[in-house]
Amino acid sequence: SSSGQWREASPPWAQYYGTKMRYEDVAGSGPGSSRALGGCQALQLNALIRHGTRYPTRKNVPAMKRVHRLIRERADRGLGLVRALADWHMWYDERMDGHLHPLGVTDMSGLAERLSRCFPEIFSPRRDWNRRLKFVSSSKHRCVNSTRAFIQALERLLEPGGRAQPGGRWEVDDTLLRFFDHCHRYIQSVDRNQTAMRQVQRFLQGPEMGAVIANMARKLGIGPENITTDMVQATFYLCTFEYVLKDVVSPWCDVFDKEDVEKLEYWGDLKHYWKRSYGHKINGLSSYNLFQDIFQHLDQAVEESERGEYISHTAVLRFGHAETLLPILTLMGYFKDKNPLLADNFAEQKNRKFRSGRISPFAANLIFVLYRCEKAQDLAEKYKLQLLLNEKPLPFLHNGDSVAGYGEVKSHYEHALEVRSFDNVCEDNILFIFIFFLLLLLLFSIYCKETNLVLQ
Ligand SMILES: O=P(O)(O)O[C@H]1[C@H](OP(=O)(O)O)[C@@H](OP(=O)(O)O)[C@H](O)[C@@H](O)[C@H]1OP(=O)(O)O
Repeated sequence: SSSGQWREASPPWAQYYGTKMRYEDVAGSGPGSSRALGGCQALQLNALIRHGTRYPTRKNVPAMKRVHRLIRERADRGLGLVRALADWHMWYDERMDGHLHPLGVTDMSGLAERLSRCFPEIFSPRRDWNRRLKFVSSSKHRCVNSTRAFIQALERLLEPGGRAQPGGRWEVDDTLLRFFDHCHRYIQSVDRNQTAMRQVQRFLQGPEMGAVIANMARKLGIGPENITTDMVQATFYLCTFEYVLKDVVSPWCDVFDKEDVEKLEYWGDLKHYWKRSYGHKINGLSSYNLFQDIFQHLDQAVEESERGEYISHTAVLRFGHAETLLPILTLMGYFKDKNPLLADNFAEQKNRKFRSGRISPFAANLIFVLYRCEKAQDLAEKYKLQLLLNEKPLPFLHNGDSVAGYGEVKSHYEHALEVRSFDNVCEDNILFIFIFFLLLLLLFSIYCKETNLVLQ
């Protein structure tokens, strides 16, 4: 609802809106971060948070306007649905450009409130919370504004008198939170490689999308040859955003039946699978820098705790995108299906693990909670890690529990934590070879100079 309170019922298609799903439709009514460990003290909250609810991106609005114009041109057909859509007021504008919506501010405030209530030791003593909490954001306005909203919520919660340094402090770091823009090998082999998304393109030309277009054409009284997949996507985004931003089940949703929206959800999952997840190995590997940053901060807290020192950062809160979160979960091995998502196996993938909307709705969050347990018998048991996804326990893959010994988790992810194994992950081989030969030439010239050799 517009107050951002947890919604009771949601419209029939709400579970198919993919990464444009509202947080509460995934996290359930009133998620409450669940602590796992009584008798242990939370030392650090180490989080990766997707920005809150946003407007459509600049890329989506023109197609929305095109499909609305096409329908208005046929409004005289008098068909009930066509008339309702023609009379609907187009209020979306390119200038919205994916900016954070006021509901996204509510998403961030709610998350800040629930986390500070569930982990009071992390956010107190209140006197210096804004020094002990580290905030890092992607440079995108929706992430910066999500960071601001989260900090302002903490100011209201922790400094009711408004005594904290207004606005808090945060840093922008795109090499961490938009690593895909800085990983040369990813850019070359996926982002700029048309063939990398060929399964998506095949799906759009396949029987499932053909059936969606035929049904849409029948309902709108438009020849299927006049309906492009961009228009189908735009119509589905209109249905989605009218619900997500205005809590309205608009006539745009009547264009589709359940079978249609299941296929449209699969289309979105195919895109994320091949662009951000298991489709290409580099998708997960490209997030290694961020994964190592998470564990460097956890290591620092353990070392400071062992030395009896003050924990420098009791919380590290990073604000990124769905395309920041999905690769990290891929690198960790989560939501991997037995068979890849392909253009021609929609039917067998109906119960797939990889449903991007249930993993990364707006305001999605992956949180590593580090605990110190005094009663532990040995060091291996003294520090424990709990994993939360969207405030619900996410079992570790190596033991099936949502809590594990810190050292045990590190050794399970040793392959992803050893810096050396990731050197040049993102550098292109060509670049590497070029640098190698430059160095060789330099060494050879030094050798020649040292031995007074004159190159003939
Ligand atoms: O299809 P759109 O333009 O909405 O795709 C967006 C991404 O939105 P998503 O598909 O993840 O819902 C957007 O991710 P977000 O987490 O920032 O919302 C991404 O930043 C934007 O570039 C578009 O992704 P694409 O891969 O360029 O389609």
